[in-house]
Amino acid sequence: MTSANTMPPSVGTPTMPQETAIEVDDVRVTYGEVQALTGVTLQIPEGRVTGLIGMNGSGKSTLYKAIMGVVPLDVGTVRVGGETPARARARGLVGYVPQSEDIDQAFPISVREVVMMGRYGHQGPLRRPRPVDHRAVDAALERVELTDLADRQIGQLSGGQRKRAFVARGLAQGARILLLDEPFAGVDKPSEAMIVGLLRELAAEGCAIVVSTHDLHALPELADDVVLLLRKVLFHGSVAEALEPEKLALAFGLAS
Ligand SMILES: Nc1ncnc2c1ncn2[C@@H]1O[C@H](COP(=O)(O)OP(=O)(O)OP(=O)(O)O)[C@@H](O)[C@H]1O
Repeated sequence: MTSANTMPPSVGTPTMPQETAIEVDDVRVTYGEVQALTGVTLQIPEGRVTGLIGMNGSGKSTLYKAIMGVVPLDVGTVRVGGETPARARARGLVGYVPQSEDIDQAFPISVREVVMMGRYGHQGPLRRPRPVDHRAVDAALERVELTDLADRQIGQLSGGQRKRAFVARGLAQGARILLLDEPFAGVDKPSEAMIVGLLRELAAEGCAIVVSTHDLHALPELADDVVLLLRKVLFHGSVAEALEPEKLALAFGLAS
């Protein structure tokens, strides 16, 4: 078992030292009898895309919930941008792009309204959008190339377009840390390429991007680093090393 916390720079990424965006220290989370995470210690840097890989039930969603501060920790601490998760969320530092199954597609809300949700933290209690909020929403829609579909109901988009809408919500929010849960599941190839390109751009602008995915083929183009998770961190390091058969066998429970 290897744990490499030294992260080699990959081609095209800056080599200057990066700040830690997310710091997870010795975290354990249990649901009744189920130990979802145990002894998880991890530093996620700014300016890089980190792939989060693990089999079903390995704790990926739970790790996101711990980073968002929406699941109680048995032990351990999480810091997000140097803040507690709750404070980081309140400040809009962290944006979450949910799995498709977690999105109620029948909910009557337009693409523009989904993206405007990212501005709630910037608005007063009446949530009345100001010109600055509309500008942020327009810019985010343009960046994910959904301007033409802004008034469509979210349920009337393709899987890939829906993902892009939620990425735009994070952009409108001004999040510097983005957590994406299976962004390529049920997504057409052009949308996947667009999302990969956008995430690479955001990382180059200094954002910390974490992407959970089953799509190992996407990793070389997408990620700078990979975390292999199976209730604990099995490996954190380069994409090439993470894709070595013996490492994947450990992560997917195939090792004897
Ligand atoms: N609310 C809950 N109550 C009880 N057990 C839970 C709960 N949420 C998750 N679990 C269990 O915790 C473990 C980790 O689940 P988690 O959803 O974090 O995994 P995951 O890696 O995101 O899985 P997937 O890839 O299937 O989404 C699993 O055994 C799961 O069954």
